[in-house]
Amino acid sequence: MIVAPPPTMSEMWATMGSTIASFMFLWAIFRQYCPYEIRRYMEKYSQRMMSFFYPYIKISIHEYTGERLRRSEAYSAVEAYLSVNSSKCAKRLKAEMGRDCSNLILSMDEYERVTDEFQGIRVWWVSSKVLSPSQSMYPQQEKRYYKLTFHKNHREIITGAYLPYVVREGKEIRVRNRQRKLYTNSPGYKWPSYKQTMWSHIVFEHPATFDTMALEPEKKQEIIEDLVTFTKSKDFYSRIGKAWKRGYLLYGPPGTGKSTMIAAMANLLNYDVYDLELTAVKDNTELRKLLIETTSKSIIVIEDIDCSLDLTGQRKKKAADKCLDDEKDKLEKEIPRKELKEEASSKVTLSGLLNFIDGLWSACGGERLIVFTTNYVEKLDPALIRRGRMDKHIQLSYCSFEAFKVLAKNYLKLEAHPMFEIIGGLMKEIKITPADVAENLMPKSPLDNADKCLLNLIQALEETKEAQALKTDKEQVADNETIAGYPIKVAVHQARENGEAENHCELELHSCI
Ligand SMILES: Nc1ncnc2c1ncn2[C@@H]1O[C@H](COP(=O)(O)OP(=O)(O)OP(=O)(O)O)[C@@H](O)[C@H]1O
Ligand SMILES: [Mg+2]
Repeated sequence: MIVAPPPTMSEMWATMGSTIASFMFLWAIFRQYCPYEIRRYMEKYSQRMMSFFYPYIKISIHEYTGERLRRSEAYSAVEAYLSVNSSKCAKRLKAEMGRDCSNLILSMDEYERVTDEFQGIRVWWVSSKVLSPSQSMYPQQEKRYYKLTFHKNHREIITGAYLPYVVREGKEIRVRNRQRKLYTNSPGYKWPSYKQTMWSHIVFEHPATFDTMALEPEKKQEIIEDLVTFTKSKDFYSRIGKAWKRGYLLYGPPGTGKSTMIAAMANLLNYDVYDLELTAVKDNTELRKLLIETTSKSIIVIEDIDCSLDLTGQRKKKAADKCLDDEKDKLEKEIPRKELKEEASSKVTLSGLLNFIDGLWSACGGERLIVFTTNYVEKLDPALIRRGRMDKHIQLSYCSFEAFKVLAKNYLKLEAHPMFEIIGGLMKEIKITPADVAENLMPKSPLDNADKCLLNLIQALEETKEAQALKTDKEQVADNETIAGYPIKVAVHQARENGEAENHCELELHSCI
């Protein structure tokens, strides 16, 4: 009897290949000619059959959900969690600059697969992406996602304990590793479906802290406590039914440390900063989109809110108030540095801004501070700064002796000096901003020592004192008063002649009468 020899390896491969090819051919014909209903029915049941024999469960976590409004927090957390694991075992990695630009953070590259173990259970993570169908105007978008695979016997443990653990750990790793960012809204921006975000950013590296801020110690402590209490009040805010956000209004003359304080706040709380340029925002809809794209643990800043848009009088303005407008124009001319910007392109309204601060959308994200700064608090619409919107009003004022001591310690490493007494005496009489004090304490040449810098400051204070004595202070006492329906302005002029102060009261009738 002739026994057929066993098939060789190459014969086996050829047989398998031709079987698969025939199966694929039949499947293609089936898909082509089989009616859609029958095909759907069969596909549905073949899926069920497969899942009956296939013992694994898959969970996908997509980068963007819904209408791509914001990046999924779960995705970011998984990404951070896997960065630790994948840096040990994945073969293709992505590298990104980490905190303080001192190290590289590695994470798994696309289509890479890593395994993880939790309570003795093995799971697999794959990073992947699909291309969304292209829309006429915009290029195709990549939709990234992570897929977790595990055995169905461990469903309870994985969904109940492992996934929450991954998210918790991932969030902590993100806070540890992340570089804080300073965002700005760039003008001329189109829509998020074209570009992924409406904000551009750089690394936030401002060195200001509350230790270096020249401020009375009690005031400083009060602000720090307020901020720290806010960060720990998540449960409190949800209990009282309020969005977890807080508004700060920083006001005071130029050079008193408003911008510096924002940097100190961000450094204290480890928050990102979103510097919102209102004049570059097209309309209220765009303002809302910008808000949605901000992340939690951040400070949204609108600097010089009185100059950003003409929001000051929108609620009160009436056609008949032309005279008051003229007066306002005159006032604005007196303030050359803070001229109102031309707002032809921005259609953001006061009500849009009010909604931005505490409308329904403002609650998304949570744990955010909104900070306004202004030099002219009295020019703002009261609705904009009422408590609830701007919860804490902080006045930053001229340099006190206590504040000077902080600057002397920072700039000259001095805690006490015989010249301090003279400076303290002068500061009681003279208004000088911390910015001016800081400038005088700055050594101007390598030979300048602490004594020279203090002498510079005393000289500057003396000069200011003389200038203030000579100057005629024009102090506006009341505005928008009327006589018989006509607007007038009451002013007191204080003149110093031969060291004697004299007060003159003056009524000004408007030119349009
Ligand atoms: N309170 C302060 N503590 C420490 N430094 C200060 C303080 N105020 C001002 N300075 C110094 O003065 C400079 C200007 O301050 P800053 O920009 O914070 O003032 P501002 O109040 O924001 O002024 P503006 O109203 O013109 O925007 C800062 O670089 C900082 O060095
Ligand atoms: Mg400023």
